[in-house]
Amino acid sequence: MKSKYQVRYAASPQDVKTYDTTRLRDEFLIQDLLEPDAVNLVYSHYDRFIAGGIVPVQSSIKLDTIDPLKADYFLERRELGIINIGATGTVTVDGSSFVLEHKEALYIGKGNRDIIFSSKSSSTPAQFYLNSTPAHKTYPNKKIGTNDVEVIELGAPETANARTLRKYIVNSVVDVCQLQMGMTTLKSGSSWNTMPAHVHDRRMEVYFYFEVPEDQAVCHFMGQPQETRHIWINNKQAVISPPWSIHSGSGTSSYTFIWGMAGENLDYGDMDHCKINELK
Ligand SMILES: O=C(O)C(=O)C[C@H](O)C(=O)CO
Ligand SMILES: [Zn+2]
Repeated sequence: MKSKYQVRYAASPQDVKTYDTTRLRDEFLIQDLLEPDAVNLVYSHYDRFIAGGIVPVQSSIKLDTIDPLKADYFLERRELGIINIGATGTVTVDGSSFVLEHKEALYIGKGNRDIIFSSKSSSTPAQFYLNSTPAHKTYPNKKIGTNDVEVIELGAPETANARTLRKYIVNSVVDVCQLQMGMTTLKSGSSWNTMPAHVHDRRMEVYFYFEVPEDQAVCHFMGQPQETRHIWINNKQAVISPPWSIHSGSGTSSYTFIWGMAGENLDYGDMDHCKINELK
């Protein structure tokens, strides 16, 4: 199946200061990733990170290369992380099948050629969210079940930021070149993710928001800590965070998001925290 893709270029923070709402959304917001029987990809020039979605309904779907890669196959020089946010599905990697239940993940190393996605049931399809980054080495493919993840409890109800962070694809769980992925769920009554906010100039990041109830939304904050902007985000939409930008959001209800990162290091804790009362 032919993938639909968009290319997003990198921007200087000096330029982004001048963007109006439409330009900000055009550059950083990713809409319509999960579409039945389609492959949708966004190729960002920040660390050449790809975010994508695949929802196989009528038939299985093969992940083909796209022109910006100038590669014979998608993972010729890349690694791939997948988290299934739908019902049971299977990812077949060069003939080996991995069944992914809801919120299970798969890491696929560089060099695998045939990546095929399918759903167990077309009435309740799998919904595969993907992140891919350039890779210099082949590491083994590995499924990450919900018991394999590292879990951290963060925040508190009094500061409206109580949440559970699950690390799926980090180097203490799976060998990777540069990709990191995880999932954070807000506790009922809390609204703020990633507060206190942080930046990590060594890595870019993409947040994919889901489990946002109908008629609710998340107000996502980006920009340099002293020059922030906001983007309103609906269910199953993603947002690109440049390395110089905070990435923090407040929902009108609780919600979940998948974070994915790439760049200079694999050190999850390498963050420069911002003082809440100094944000502007
Ligand atoms: O809620 C949070 O805090 C997060 O999920 C933070 C992300 O994991 C992140 O931004 C990692 O750099
Ligand atoms: Zn971050």
